[in-house]
Amino acid sequence: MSPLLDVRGLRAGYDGSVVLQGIDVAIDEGTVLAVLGRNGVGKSTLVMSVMGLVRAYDGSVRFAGQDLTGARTDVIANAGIALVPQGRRVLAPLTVEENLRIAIRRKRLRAGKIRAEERGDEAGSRRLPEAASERDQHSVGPWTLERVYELLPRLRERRGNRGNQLSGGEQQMLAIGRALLTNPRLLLLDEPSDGLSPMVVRQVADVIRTLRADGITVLLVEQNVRLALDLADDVAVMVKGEIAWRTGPEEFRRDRDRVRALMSVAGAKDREA
Ligand SMILES: Nc1ncnc2c1ncn2[C@@H]1O[C@H](COP(=O)(O)OP(=O)(O)OP(=O)(O)O)[C@@H](O)[C@H]1O
Repeated sequence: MSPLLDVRGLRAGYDGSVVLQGIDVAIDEGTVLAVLGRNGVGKSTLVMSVMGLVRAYDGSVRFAGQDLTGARTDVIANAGIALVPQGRRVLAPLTVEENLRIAIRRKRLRAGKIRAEERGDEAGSRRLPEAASERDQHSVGPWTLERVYELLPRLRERRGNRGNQLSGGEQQMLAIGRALLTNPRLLLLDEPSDGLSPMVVRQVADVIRTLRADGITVLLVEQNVRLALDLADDVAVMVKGEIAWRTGPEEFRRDRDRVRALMSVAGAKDREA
C-alpha cells in the first residue's frame, strides 16, 4: 500500500534561504505521525510547504496518488489536506459560527473554482457546486456544522461569541473545527497544545484520538513530547531542516541518549563542539 502522503527530497525556505534541506517523509493512511524537534528546525516550514504556503525549491509532494508538487494552496485543500496553523488564526471580530460558516463557504467556492478551471470555464468559477465532491461521498460523511458541534460541544455553547472572547483552548477547537469543515483526509496540526493548560491539552488529545479513530490521518507538530508520544504511531525528529530519526514511540522512549542528542539544546551544543 502506498502512503497517503509521500514527500521526497523537499527543499524549501524563505526568500532564497533554505530551511528544509531535503526532507523525505511518508505517512500511511489512518496513522498519526508526530514531528518533533527543537525550536527553529523547520517543523512549521514543513507543514506550510506541504500546504503550499511556503514555496518548494525542489523535491516532490504526492498525496493519495496525486502529484501536488508546486500546487496552489486551494488545490491542495481541495485534494484533502487541511492545516490547523500555529497560533490558530481565528478571525477575532467574527463569532464562532461565522468563523465556521466562512470555512464552509470557502470550501464550496474553492471546489467550484477548481472544477471550472478544469473545464476551462472562467465564468463557472462563481457557481457553487451542487453536490458534495466524490471524495466526500466516499467518507463517513462530509463534515457539517452539526457534526463539528457534536465533536466539539464547547463551540456550540460559544457559537455567538467572537473569536477574541474565546480562551486559548476554545480557539484551538475552533481552528480544528474550521479545518474539519474542508473534509480533510490529512490534518496538519501545528503545535495544537501551545499555551494550553494540562486539562485543555487532554481535551485536545481526546479530539485528535477521535479523529484518528474516524480514519483521519494526522501530521502532528508538537513541543509537548509526552502528548506527541501518547498520540503517535510514528515519530520523526527534525534537526536543521532534515529528518534525523524516524522511529516508533516505544523506541523513542527507550533511547534517551539519542533523544537528548537530537532534541536538547545541550545535545546540540555537544554536537557543535
Ligand atoms: N516567514 C519567514 N521568513 C523568513 N524566515 C522564516 C519565516 N518563518 C520561519 N523562518 C525561519 O525558518 C526557520 C525554521 O522556522 P520554523 O518556524 O519552520 O521552525 P519550527 O521548528 O517550527 O520552530 P518553532 O518550534 O519555534 O515553531 C527559522 O530559522 C525561522 O527563523
